Amino acid sequence: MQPRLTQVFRFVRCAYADGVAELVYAFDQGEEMIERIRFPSAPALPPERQQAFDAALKLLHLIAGVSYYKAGVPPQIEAEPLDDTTADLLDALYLHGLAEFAYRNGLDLRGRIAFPRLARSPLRGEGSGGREAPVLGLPPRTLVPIGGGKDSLVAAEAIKSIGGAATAVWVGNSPLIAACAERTGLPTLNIQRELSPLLFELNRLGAWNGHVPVTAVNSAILAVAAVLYGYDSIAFANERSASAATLEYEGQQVNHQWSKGYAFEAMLAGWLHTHVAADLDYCSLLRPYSELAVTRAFARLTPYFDAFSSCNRNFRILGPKPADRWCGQCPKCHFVFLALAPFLPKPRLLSIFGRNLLDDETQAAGFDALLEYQDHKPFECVGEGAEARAAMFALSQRPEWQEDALVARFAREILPQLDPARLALEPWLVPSAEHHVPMRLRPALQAIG
Ligand SMILES: CC(=O)N[C@H]1[C@@H](OP(=O)(O)OP(=O)(O)OC[C@H]2O[C@@H](n3ccc(=O)[nH]c3=O)[C@H](O)[C@@H]2O)O[C@H](CO)[C@@H](O)[C@@H]1O[C@H](C)C(=O)N[C@@H](C)C(=O)N[C@@H](CCC(=O)O)C(=O)O
Ligand SMILES: Nc1ncnc2c1ncn2[C@@H]1O[C@H](COP(=O)(O)OP(=O)(O)OP(=O)(O)O)[C@@H](O)[C@H]1O
Repeated sequence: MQPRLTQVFRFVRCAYADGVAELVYAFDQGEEMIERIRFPSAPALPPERQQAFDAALKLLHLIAGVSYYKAGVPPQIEAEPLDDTTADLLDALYLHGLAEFAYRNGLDLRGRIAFPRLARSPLRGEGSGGREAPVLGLPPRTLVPIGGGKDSLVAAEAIKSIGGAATAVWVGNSPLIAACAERTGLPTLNIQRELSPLLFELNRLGAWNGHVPVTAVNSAILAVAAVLYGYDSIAFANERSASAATLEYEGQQVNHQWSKGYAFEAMLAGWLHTHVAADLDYCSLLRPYSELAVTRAFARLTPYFDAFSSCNRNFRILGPKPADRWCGQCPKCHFVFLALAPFLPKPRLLSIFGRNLLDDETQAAGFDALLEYQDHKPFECVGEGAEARAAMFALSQRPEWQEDALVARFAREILPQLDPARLALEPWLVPSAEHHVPMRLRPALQAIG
């Protein structure tokens, strides 16, 4: 089958039994693509949580479909009709979460993505789905997703600092993430995710391919887990900077990190309250903080220095992984090196990376993109151009860094073109007030800022 020529993407069915969720999709009348999510040692579901579980599972089916839909982007989506709130969430996720995919493939998805909606009744308004879901009495404990990098470890330590009951949870089988989760000292939960092998076959046959909003998929998996195992909160570690677009193209913002951003967080948090449980909170504990505020907090967490990595090449399902924890070549390695540098003694930083990326002229283009100098911000989870410039400026003022090739080049070639009033580090360290952190977890914010 040539997925690019298909007409309909179908949400065929989803089911759950014995700790395994099966999510089934198809193009036209083609072969079924089945994704499986395995929840280890799954307890029997208390009957009073069944409805909430079914709603969360249905959302997972709809959200995880994005990996398969993108292979063909056919003109029609076939699914059970959705209330407006759910359809709005899905339309936004597929449009903005696939914006990078569309941009890089020269596609325009505006006007193409339309999830089917329930007919509206003007009298009862059942198309809106706006009622509050019941309170389930979920136990006061938090799922803390771990991604192997610095951000989630800052969040985990913040929750530990207030003695909050929490479990370090991760999706997939990365040994690096497992090692970080173990090191938190929290109880751990590892959920397995198997994409349909047919997707990889379609990729080989020339399907459309590109970035997907994977944080939304992980979030939906954890919403199911929260209801199944009994947790009243899911605390991601998505920083404020994640809401900033990577670039703007023909009037549309393209943000590599869209499902890590505040707009998605607000939509999903609200949806869970209205459709799953009024006492299930979804938030990001790092939302008030810039990347630089997070790296400053992480610089205090020395026990993780020999275990963590932000280099996404470690987290491929299929492709080759780097020999070292840090490939030293990708935008994540560049950014994390630069953003940690103002807050760590230089020898400490070099021992984490095993090399000095800022004294390597061959890496100039990579750092230029971070600074948004003659290029746009890379399609990766990196901070804003202005905060990268603030970090580089801080280094250019420090004797131990200013001789290094790329810091000296910055001072010589780029700095004279910048507004000196906008280069201070300190404003980036001030938390903003915008977040969804529930009252019970708010004291944890003190440990970060
Ligand atoms: C690890 C990684 O960065 N992978 C991206 C890469 O994939 P690649 O082809 O090199 O290898 P695999 O990861 O093994 O994937 C194989 C194919 O599988 C499909 N696929 C994978 C996961 C999934 O959830 N859905 C899928 O459809 C896809 O066809 C793969 O080719 O390049 C891909 C194409 O650009 C990216 O889609 C892969 O990204 C992963 C989904 C991934 O986990 N990426 C995170 C590290 C990531 O980008 N996180 C963002 C969060 C952004 C958000 O809004 O959620 C971030 O940290 O900024
Ligand atoms: N495999 C995974 N399972 C569960 N949650 C994940 C997984 N990968 C990433 N996440 C979560 O998604 C969010 C964004 O991931 P991100 O990669 O930015 O964080 P990180 O790995 O903690 O830090 P870094 O920015 O240094 O890579 C974090 O809350 C992270 O815990």
